[in-house]
Amino acid sequence: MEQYAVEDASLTSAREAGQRAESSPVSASGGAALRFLAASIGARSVVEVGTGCGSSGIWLLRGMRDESVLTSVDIEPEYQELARAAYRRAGFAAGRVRLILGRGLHVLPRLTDGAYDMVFVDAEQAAYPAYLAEALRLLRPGGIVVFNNALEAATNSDGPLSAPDPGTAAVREVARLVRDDEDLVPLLLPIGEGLLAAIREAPRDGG
Ligand SMILES: C[S@@+](CC[C@H](N)C(=O)[O-])C[C@H]1O[C@@H](n2cnc3c(N)ncnc32)[C@H](O)[C@@H]1O
Repeated sequence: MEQYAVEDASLTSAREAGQRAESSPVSASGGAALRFLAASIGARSVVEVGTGCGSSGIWLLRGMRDESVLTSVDIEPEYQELARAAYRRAGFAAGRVRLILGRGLHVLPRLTDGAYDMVFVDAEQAAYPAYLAEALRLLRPGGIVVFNNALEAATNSDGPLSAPDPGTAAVREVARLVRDDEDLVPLLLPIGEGLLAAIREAPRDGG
């Protein structure tokens, strides 16, 4: 599957920078899925938690409309500087990305309700349920929330945890919340480390 999603030179360079910095860049297949999802809804406004060195951001921007803006949050200024360089190398004007330094759960509450088409969470797994609540507030009806690194926890959600692991427990919890919420259309994509996605449904007309 990795061979099918092709990286060009800018993506390879961003991923290699991320691997050197140990920021766990998204895989090519995971990135291609993010691009697909952003393109499928004509995304103009996307929030990302976990900028890293820019890999997922490039994939998202390639799926988003022209003139759209990616807002990306990370706690590491060095990573964000590498990401800024990666976006530039990939041909995106500086105005296409708003980089915010800080913890996602401190930054997201300051963003506008219902103003975003897509929220991608790729950081702080132990807080995934809190990020879901924030994402549902930020998304417009028809918008998509996506959590990375969900595969193992979401597919093994009933078994015992082998060790106390708040990250795995939280991913299981968010997988359950997404599946049980009648206002969400859930999907677990077994791609890369696993993408747990959900569409926030538009309210239906009565009847
Ligand atoms: C898996 S990496 C993100 C990789 C990135 N999406 C990519 O494809 O290159 C996780 C990132 O989250 C950042 N991070 C960790 N805790 C965070 C938090 N509470 N809020 C925002 N970013 C955080 C780390 O500094 C790291 O860059």
